[in-house]
Amino acid sequence: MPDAPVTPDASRSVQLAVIPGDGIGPEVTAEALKVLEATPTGVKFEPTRYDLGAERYLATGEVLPDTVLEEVRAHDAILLGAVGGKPGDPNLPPGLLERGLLLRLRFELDHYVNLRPSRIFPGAASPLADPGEVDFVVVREGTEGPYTGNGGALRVGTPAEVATEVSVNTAFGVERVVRDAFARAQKRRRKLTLVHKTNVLVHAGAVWWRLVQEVAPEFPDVTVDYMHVDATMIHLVTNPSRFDVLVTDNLFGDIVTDLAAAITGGIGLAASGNVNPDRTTPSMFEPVHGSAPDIAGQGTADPVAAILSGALLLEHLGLDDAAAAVERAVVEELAARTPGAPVVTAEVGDSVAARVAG
Ligand SMILES: NC(=O)c1ccc[n+]([C@@H]2O[C@H](COP(=O)([O-])OP(=O)(O)OC[C@H]3O[C@@H](n4cnc5c(N)ncnc54)[C@H](O)[C@@H]3O)[C@@H](O)[C@H]2O)c1
Ligand SMILES: CC(C)[C@H](C(=O)O)[C@@H](O)C(=O)O
Ligand SMILES: [Mg+2]
Repeated sequence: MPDAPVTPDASRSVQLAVIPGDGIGPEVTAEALKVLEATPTGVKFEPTRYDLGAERYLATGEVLPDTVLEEVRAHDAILLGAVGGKPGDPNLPPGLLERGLLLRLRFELDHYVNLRPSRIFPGAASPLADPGEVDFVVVREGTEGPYTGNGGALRVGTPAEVATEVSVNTAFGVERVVRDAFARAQKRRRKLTLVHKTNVLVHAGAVWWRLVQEVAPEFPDVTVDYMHVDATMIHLVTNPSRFDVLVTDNLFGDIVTDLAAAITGGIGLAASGNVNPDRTTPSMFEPVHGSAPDIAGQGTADPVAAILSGALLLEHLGLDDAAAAVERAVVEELAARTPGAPVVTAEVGDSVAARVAG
């Protein structure tokens, strides 16, 4: 179900765990924090910075110590930049930070709704000639699918090598995310599209298909649609305005949302929330993009994705007016951009912070 309502308590401070991470992560997180701190919210943000990521691993061998996980768990919310090195970096075993840090946080904190909204903001440059009104949300399952690490390799390095990566789809896990997606659709344009590959992945597909049919009667005003994931790639490019809420598994959701970002103005604008709608743990907000080693250190990363992730964080905390104010400030900022002009990370943060502060 969508997040349980919360009432902001003006006398309370919000304990924020901040994990800037690697590459452009610290650059964009600094701007997101700047904007959060400038936004009139009625609550006080108390950030605690955690130096997790490649640097810490290379210096200490630590990825996410249990004690740090427990400290992070004690916060109200988490703001994350990005983790991971340059693909192929010999000093970082593949997946070490992605699995051991990012996915461990998502799994341990039961972030079963990976929420990824996509909108073409006025002024944002879509590569599509005539995209129409685009405003949809991908509800990506966040704790299962092929991401669980269920698999292995036999006879590694030989011509007879066999590697498996098994997709895990439990009725419990699928039903809860499907119900959440229906409830979000009900509050929006009341259209839900299940995205899968039921024509080939017949076992996983069957459980997703069945549970969507089973949950649908609870939301009689929501129209249900189904689309194979490959065809979804076509429709996202040719007619993205047809979508309202898409619900899909962990891996399809990862891929769909990078394309969604590309068609709505670029990966530098795409925000996400790893949400525990039951509020038993802190939810974690981060841009969809990664650590972008190709542009790290140049001060040219677009911080808008991180800033909008901050807006999702505010909304999750029940600070809806503040979230809307950040979004408005970003819309103004994007409208004022000169198409093709280079982005200066800190200038964007300063400008959005100034707009939001009024
Ligand atoms: N949430 C995360 O922490 C996360 C997400 C994706 C990838 N990663 C990791 O990041 C590393 C790099 O991955 P990748 O190159 O596949 O994906 P990426 O998202 O880091 O970069 C893809 C492309 O988008 C550009 N880009 C990304 N963010 C941008 C921004 N804010 N402004 C302007 N351009 C931006 C990059 O320069 C690059 O050309 C890998 O180690 C990967 O595992 C982490
Ligand atoms: C880095 C990786 C584990 C992550 C994912 O696949 O979920 C990233 O691509 C994302 O989209 O957040
Ligand atoms: Mg991704």
